[in-house]
Amino acid sequence: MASLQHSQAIKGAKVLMVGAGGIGCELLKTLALSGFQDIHIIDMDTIEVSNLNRQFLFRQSHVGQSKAKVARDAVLRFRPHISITPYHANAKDSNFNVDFFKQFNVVLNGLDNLDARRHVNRLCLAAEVPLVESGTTGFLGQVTVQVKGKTECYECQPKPAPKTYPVCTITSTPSKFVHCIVWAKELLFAKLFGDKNQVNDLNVRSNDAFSSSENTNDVFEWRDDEDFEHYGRRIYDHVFGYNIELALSDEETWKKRNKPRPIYVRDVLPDQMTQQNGNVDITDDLSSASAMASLGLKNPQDIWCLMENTRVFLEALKLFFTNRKKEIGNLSFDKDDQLAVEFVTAAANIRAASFNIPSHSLFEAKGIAGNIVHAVATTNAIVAGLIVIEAIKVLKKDNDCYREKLMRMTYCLEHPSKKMLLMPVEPFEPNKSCFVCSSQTPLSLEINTHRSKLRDFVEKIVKAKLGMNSPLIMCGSALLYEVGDDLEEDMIANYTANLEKVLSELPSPVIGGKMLTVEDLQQEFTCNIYIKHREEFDEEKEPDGMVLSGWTQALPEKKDDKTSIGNGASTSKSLPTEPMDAQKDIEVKEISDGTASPGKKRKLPEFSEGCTLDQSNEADETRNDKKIQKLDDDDDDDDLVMLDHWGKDTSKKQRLQ
Ligand SMILES: Nc1ncnc2c1ncn2[C@@H]1O[C@H](COP(=O)(O)OP(=O)(O)OP(=O)(O)O)[C@@H](O)[C@H]1O
Ligand SMILES: [Zn+2]
Repeated sequence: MASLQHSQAIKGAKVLMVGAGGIGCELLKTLALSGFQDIHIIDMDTIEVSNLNRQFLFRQSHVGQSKAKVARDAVLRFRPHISITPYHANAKDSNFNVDFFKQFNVVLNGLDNLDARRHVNRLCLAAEVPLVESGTTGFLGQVTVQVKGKTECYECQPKPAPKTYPVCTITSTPSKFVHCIVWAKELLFAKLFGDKNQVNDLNVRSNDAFSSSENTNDVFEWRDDEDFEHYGRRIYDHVFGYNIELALSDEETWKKRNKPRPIYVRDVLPDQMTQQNGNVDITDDLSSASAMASLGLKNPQDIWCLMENTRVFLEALKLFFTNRKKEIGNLSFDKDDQLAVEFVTAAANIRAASFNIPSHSLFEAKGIAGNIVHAVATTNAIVAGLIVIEAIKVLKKDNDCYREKLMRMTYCLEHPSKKMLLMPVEPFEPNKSCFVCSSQTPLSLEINTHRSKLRDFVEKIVKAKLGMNSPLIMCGSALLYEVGDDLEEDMIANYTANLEKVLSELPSPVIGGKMLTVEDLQQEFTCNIYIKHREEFDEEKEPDGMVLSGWTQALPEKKDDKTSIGNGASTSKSLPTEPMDAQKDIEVKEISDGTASPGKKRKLPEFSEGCTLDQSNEADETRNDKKIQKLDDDDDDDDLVMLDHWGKDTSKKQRLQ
């Protein structure tokens, strides 16, 4: 029963929840039932059909409405007198700044991606508000408390890099369906609908191939006034026909492999059908947003034949160009974008047919492309309960939970292990070399200062690696780049010009030996980067053409994968192995992360006393691995599963091979 102290802490607390998805809905209910009275929720999403059977607060009639608002309304029905404030917005929006965060006593994350988690972590550090971080993936879950200066922050420990694949496997020799999916979404989709300036391995191929066949710069360019049917067929024939023929000419490659077969539209669709593919007159919303709807294909679990895949491919491409033209050039694959999923499914299946790989349904392809492992409601409910327990501990002011070491990081296991379904351990102390919470730590960057542009540095390092949204970059006292709503036009022009300059030719040259200061004003986060000029980089191992050191992302998990194309970003902490010795210390190992801190030990909590503790770490590790692999799909030797409850597309387990 709650003590007076408990209920005072709960009643007086102002709580911010970020994310109203699987964990968030459970959390809101548990907070309300535990007596919390002032809850704010940020979620940027609207409810989709796919949320309905997993998020118990949502009903069919809510589809299309804000998750945060619907969750609020549902909970107010049984707790009408409490205050719940919903924000249908991205937590990264500039109005959610440090001052906004400062008004809360505790922040609770129910997020599903690394970017947002890093952002909230930084705001909580800057605002000095405790953060309870969480994640679930299938039956597995984890809850951690993060308090500035007392415990590690979200970025103190390395996160495993996303699973990636050798470029040549993706571009030339796919052997599994996931290779075709990665090709379809990371290369073809990105090439057709994404940023044209991005380096893309299809570039090389298309240009090489095309320069020998036609004299145009880029086969992927839509030519003015070209009919979209014609454009679609041209792309199809190029990537599934011509490029495969070109690949076949390299006989060495196919000596020990099955040869792929080139596929041209004319071999699959009779002419007349190509002309009449889809609804000629697109009027209703559904058929303009979905190639399947337009073609009358209803069941996402059906496996389409080659002709159907071809029709979906052409129709989806046409729909993008007719209905979503404005987005073209800025799109990146999103598992919740129906048309994108249809396009990627069809493209992956056609490529699979070429390489004699079995086809998959849209439902399966979406799961693979989006790294989806369906959430288990019970795990979310358990994790939500644990979040509330930790929140109450940090809120109890008189009872110094830091001094008394009451905080716990708790793992929720799939099978009771040593009679424990939940494994609580003491949180780590802050990592003194964390570049986020220990601001003194400078980073260093090896880069070719004569070749790399400021744009490369901003995209690949500042945004992708350092997770900054609104960066400001300085070299000494010279301002090189800045983002903001209130910039004068000439400043914008100046910064835009700087982006296209190589580092050594900037107004204040960035050369070896210089120190750059990079700051995100919203996150109130600054770091210094020491520049080292380096002439050459290994294209396979260092595809960015620059190497940042001193930060905490782990290496890709497999040594022999000389890889650089991934199936979506994701990172994770993963489950620990089990208690290690009778001293009640356990070692937490990262299953998929070679750079975890193996020496660190965490104390088991008091209530585990009496458990028989296993001496053998190895046996348990094997068991954990087995358990995880059991969840994996079909195949084979080089499969590797990564737990992804901290990364993008989370509340999911990665199903990567
Ligand atoms: N930057 C962000 N700002 C606000 N909300 C975010 C942000 N990033 C993610 N979210 C929200 O976090 C929630 C995560 O919930 P969850 O992992 O259950 O995903 P979901 O999309 O609800 O479920 P599923 O993918 O399983 O259908 C989502 O509702 C998502 O909209
Ligand atoms: Zn840290």
